[in-house]
Amino acid sequence: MNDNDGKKTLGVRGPGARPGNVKQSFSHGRTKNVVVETKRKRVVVPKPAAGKAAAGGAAPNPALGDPAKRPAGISDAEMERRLKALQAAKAREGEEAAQREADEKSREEDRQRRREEAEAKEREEREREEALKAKAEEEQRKARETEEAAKRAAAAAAAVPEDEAPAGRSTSKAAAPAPRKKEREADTQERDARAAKVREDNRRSGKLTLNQALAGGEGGRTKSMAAMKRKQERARQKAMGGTVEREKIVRDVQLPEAIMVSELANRMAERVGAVVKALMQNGMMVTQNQTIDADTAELIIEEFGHRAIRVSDSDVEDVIASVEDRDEDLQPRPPVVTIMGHVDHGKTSLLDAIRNAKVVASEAGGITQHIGAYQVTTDNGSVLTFLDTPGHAAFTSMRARGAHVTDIVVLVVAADDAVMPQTVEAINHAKAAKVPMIVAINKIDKPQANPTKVRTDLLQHEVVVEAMSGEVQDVEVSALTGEGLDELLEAIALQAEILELKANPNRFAEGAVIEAKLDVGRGPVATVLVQKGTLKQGDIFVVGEQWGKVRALIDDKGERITEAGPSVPVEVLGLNGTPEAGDVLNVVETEAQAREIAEYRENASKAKRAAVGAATTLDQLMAKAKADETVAELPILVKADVQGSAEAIVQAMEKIGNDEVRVRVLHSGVGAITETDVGLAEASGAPIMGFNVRANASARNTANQKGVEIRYYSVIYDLVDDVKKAASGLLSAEIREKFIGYALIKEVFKVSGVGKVAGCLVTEGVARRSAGVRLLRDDVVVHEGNLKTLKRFKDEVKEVTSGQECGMAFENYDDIRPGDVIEIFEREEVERKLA
Ligand SMILES: Nc1nc2c(ncn2[C@@H]2O[C@H](COP(=O)(O)OP(=O)(O)OP(=O)(O)O)[C@@H](O)[C@H]2O)c(=O)[nH]1
Repeated sequence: MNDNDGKKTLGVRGPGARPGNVKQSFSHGRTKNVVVETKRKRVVVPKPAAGKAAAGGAAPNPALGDPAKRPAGISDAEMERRLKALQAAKAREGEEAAQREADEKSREEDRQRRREEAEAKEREEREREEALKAKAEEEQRKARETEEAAKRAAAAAAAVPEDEAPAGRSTSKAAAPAPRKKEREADTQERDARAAKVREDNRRSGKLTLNQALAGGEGGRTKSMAAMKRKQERARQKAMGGTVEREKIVRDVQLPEAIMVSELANRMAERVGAVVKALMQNGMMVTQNQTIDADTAELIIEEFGHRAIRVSDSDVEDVIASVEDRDEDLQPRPPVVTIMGHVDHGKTSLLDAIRNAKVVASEAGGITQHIGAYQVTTDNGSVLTFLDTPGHAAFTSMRARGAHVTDIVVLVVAADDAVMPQTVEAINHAKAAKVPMIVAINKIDKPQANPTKVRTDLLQHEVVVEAMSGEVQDVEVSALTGEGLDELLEAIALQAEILELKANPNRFAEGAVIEAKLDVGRGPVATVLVQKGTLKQGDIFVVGEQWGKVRALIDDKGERITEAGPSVPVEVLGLNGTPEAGDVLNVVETEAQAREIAEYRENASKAKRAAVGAATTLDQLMAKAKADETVAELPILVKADVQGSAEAIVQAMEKIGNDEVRVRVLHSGVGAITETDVGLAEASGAPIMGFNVRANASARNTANQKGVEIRYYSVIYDLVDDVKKAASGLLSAEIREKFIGYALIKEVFKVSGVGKVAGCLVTEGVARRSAGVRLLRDDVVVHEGNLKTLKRFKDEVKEVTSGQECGMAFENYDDIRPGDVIEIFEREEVERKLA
């Protein structure tokens, strides 16, 4: 009983402590607790006692009623407890009732919702079926029409003469099965759809099943007019190519390497929002204006049920027909000949000799225009095309750019010389390009000419000439006297015959740029060697990153022509920019195509340049040069030990930079840097580059005073590299030499075990054992290295200061003489600054 009391107390205390609707703890944590609360109030509130008890708590309670009416022996407290228990029980009862009611209500709601859902679904289903039916009907109608047409055709055919009739009949037979098959398919489709729907309806509700089944069975005849109208409307829309709801159209989506989200949506014909959402679900937070890569895009395309078709930007190039010509379209074409050989063996002379012998003579006035290539006709009538740009650079750069222009290489070897490094190079180039060679042994007019030596020399390089029972033709010529020229030309013609060179002249032209320049009067001009097809005036073409329309064609004789066939070199006017030698020219159909391809190529090469290194792009370099005009031209003075070095340096300097940034060599010379040099450098704000030379004492002093920088180098590459960096504004801190002292050799001793030792006087700065040293003789560097010893009197020391005498010996170097100067330097990291 006590326990019970305790429990009751607990139970009572709960409701007692509950002010109004806090009683939610009774609601089993259901979401319907709001409803519960409302119900509870409705139940509990009308009981004034409960409300009061709840509000009153332990205070003396008038609601306990008249004590006189109580059963005997029950105290106030007991009475109160009982009342509370009663209240609690009632409240609980109410609560439970409310809960039941709420549960019931929510169940009812659920049922209602499900019913609605089912109805909606059924509606959908109905609509879909109607659409399907409309489609099937449409197809049936079409099939009927076709069949009727076929019948009519058959009837018509029956009326025609006997020999034509079978064809007509066979047409009707052939035409009939197709529509019937279609009809059958439509029927099957319809039946399947209906069966599926009936099954579905059965599963859901019996009441609707019959209606639905009937509706389906009667082809919707029992439906309202509105439904019929809707159906018709949809069918019409579909017939007109409009999309019928929920009929998924699977699209082939062209997918480039990168695509903007909005464009992707557009190509799939999906809403942009849906695409963005799909991307987000895939963890890509992007907006419609952002670009995504092809892989991601493909994922999305698949998700939407479409097909991705990858295309690449370079596909724009596809319009350039790469069709192989058929054999019957090919016609013989002249060979294209390149002359190669060692410096001064007579390449230019030979080219000139051939041209003069064959072209100039035939021309009035004899003015030959140089367009980078020319054609000659041999006495036998063979036409040969010579590339007028001798040398390996042209040949290799063409090859590097993918232009296989040369058919035959003429290797020029001077008979008074021998096979030289560049001869070997030329042999290797020809072999690498798999181009046959003809050896022209030149300068045979010279008394010291020895053609046999040339032939034997060539053997070493696996070139076996005919005279040595080999395969390679060899001709003795003299560019000077013209001897052997005809034989050479015939040899070329023969080689060409063996090669059976052919091309199709009747197609869009393709050619290679041999030379290109910006002509003041005529604009960009390119000499093109036509390789396939025929280039005509008015043709639209793309060449490298440029495009254009042929405004004029000029041949090697300077005459205007209207078209140029295979192996004909022509000057082409009408370009929008200057292409590069080796660029391939392709004629295309439209200007838009030409422009598109040129743009694509330009962007591609830009991207390539940018990828190489942001800091080294030409554009940035130019921007820098523009921002700081002093960089635009970097003046320098060059002094070197020998003329050859000076020339090499000047040549290298001229190659640095471009139109905006340029190195200007104010003066170059041989010998020590003098006061005059420093004066000139100061006036122009230029640094002095000493290559294996030093400034004499007075020059050094003046330079120090005037702040002219003198830099010393012993490797041309380093010098060029530094100037390059200066020109590019890329100077940065680097390890640099610092001169710490000079010593003059007064005497030279021979010490056994050590070798030659120089007795020196430190004239400037300090001499340090650990430092690097250079031996200068008449201000020219004769040795650079390290010290073996540094002695002051008999002791080995670390350092000797200016004005003191000391003994020095070089590591691995003995050629020291009195009067030589020893330069002592250390390497340190310094901020570089030129000029
Ligand atoms: N005696 C004689 N001298 C020739 C002959 N061919 C060329 N020479 C001379 O040889 C020198 C070099 O001739 P080039 O034609 O300039 O030689 P190259 O191979 O074109 O030289 P680079 O263009 O410097 O590579 C010139 O002085 C010519 O006059 C020849 O057949 N006989």
